Amino acid sequence: MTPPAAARASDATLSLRDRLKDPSLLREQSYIDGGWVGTPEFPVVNPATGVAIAKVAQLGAAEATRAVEAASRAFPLWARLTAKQRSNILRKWFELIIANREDLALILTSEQGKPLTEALGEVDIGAAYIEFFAEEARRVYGETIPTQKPDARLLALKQPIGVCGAITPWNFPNSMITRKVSPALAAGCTVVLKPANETPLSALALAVLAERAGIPAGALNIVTGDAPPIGKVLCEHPAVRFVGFTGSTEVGKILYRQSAGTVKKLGLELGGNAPFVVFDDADVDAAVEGAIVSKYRNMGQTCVCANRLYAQDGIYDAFVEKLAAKVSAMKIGEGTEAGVTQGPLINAEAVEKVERHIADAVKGGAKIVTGGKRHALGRTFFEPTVLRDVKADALVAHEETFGPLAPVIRFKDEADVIAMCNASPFGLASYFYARDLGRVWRMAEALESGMVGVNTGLITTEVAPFGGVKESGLGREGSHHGIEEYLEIKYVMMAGV
Ligand SMILES: NC(=O)C1=CN([C@@H]2O[C@H](COP(=O)(O)OP(=O)(O)OC[C@H]3O[C@@H](n4cnc5c(N)ncnc54)[C@H](OP(=O)(O)O)[C@@H]3O)[C@@H](O)[C@H]2O)C=CC1
Ligand SMILES: O=C(O)CCCC(=O)O
Repeated sequence: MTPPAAARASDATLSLRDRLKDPSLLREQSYIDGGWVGTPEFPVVNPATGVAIAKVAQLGAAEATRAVEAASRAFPLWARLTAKQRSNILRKWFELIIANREDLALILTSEQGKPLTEALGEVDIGAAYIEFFAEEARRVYGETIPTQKPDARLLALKQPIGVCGAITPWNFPNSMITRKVSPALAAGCTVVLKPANETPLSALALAVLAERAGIPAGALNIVTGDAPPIGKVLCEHPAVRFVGFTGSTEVGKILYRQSAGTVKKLGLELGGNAPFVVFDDADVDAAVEGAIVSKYRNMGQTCVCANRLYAQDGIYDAFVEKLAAKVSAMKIGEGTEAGVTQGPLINAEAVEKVERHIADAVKGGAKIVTGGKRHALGRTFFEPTVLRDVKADALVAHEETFGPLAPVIRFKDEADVIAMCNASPFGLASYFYARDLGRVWRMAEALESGMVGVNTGLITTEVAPFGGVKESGLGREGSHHGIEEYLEIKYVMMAGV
């Protein structure tokens, strides 16, 4: 018998469940070979409240191997479907996600902390990847190649690469999954996914909807648990032909090394250190708006967040003043509360890193214009911060903060700022605000990054290629390039024609 609502509400696990329109989206077991497996034991904690909202299974190498075997069995069956059949199933998955977007956003905010409006936005773009790749499934064209011999015909076929591993981070628990899984499935590949330990519930909810959409057993498997052994299986198992990862450069390098033995293809979307440049000729108000979006979205916890801001002499003071005015007016609190734009950081280490960067900059002469300390709400809430007079050699200019800290550095001319922007082993995103057309071209071409935002602080969309250069990664996600990662080219020569 179902207990009365009051009794259920006293249980933290059930309180999230009770708030969902479809409580069956909250799953605590892993999803392998079309079955829900494992004993829920590892707590998933709401970073805003410190309360455990669910438990998930803590699986390891044995279960990851089982999942790879299931994906291997499913691969020939899934790959053999017509592109239209796969496309229709993906389309159904997209529709189910949109129909359940509010529940998915609530689950996301509850495990990750971002404001509900941002969570809704993430669910929408997460779904948009699936919609886009459902369409791309039908546009995987091969080539006919003009022959070099009269009696031969040459072709290039495109075929799915095989079983794919995917390892995803906590900062985008929904869209980083769909951005990997949907091009893989569209191409005809099958997938074993390990979501981040902090945020496994969004992944499991997506699996519920994938199952309802008709994605067959074994085509999509979700293994929650101990990252190193699961990652090792995904990198070393010979049946896995591709591993897609979003996360820290440190872990990306481990996966790269582990994959050498089986010469796997990798897609790595790693750390960044995005410069955000405002020139004297920029629209300063627009630059402030762009900086707010780029720096403070997800409390500064995106890999494309502006990390170091460079403002030219002539507009420096105006830019800092206007930015600080907006930042000091931000509403901080639990992501489900109306009007909140800044939730908690993901964990205590994240707060400590922000504090370390502030202390180092201040030691070097920087001044705190707004924020600068833990928020009165406690836990991992941190005041969104603006620093001025930051030196170009401060720690924060060289390390990704992954928190709500905007250090503003002064610069004199274009050549100086290009040199500072490119003095980094990372190269994911860059942003600049300028009106001079010649400067716009020169900057866009000179910046060493995979993506450049010109007069905008928001560049992510399913139709464009997302990815980095240098130590920010390998490969591209999204756009028609995104599906190519999951395809092999097979050259066929037909002789004696
Ligand atoms: N590019 C980006 O978008 C992201 C960048 N980062 C950067 O990384 C820093 C640290 O964040 P963190 O969460 O620790 O990032 P990690 O790189 O540690 O985690 C990302 C994913 O990798 C998994 N993982 C961790 N270790 C291994 C391993 N040895 N083998 C296989 N998988 C592994 C994690 O699992 P589990 O959760 O179970 O540990 C998670 O699923 C952040 O402060 C930020 O600077 C972080 C997240 C995203
Ligand atoms: O932080 C990431 O790894 C992805 C960013 C996605 C976005 O910009 O919405």
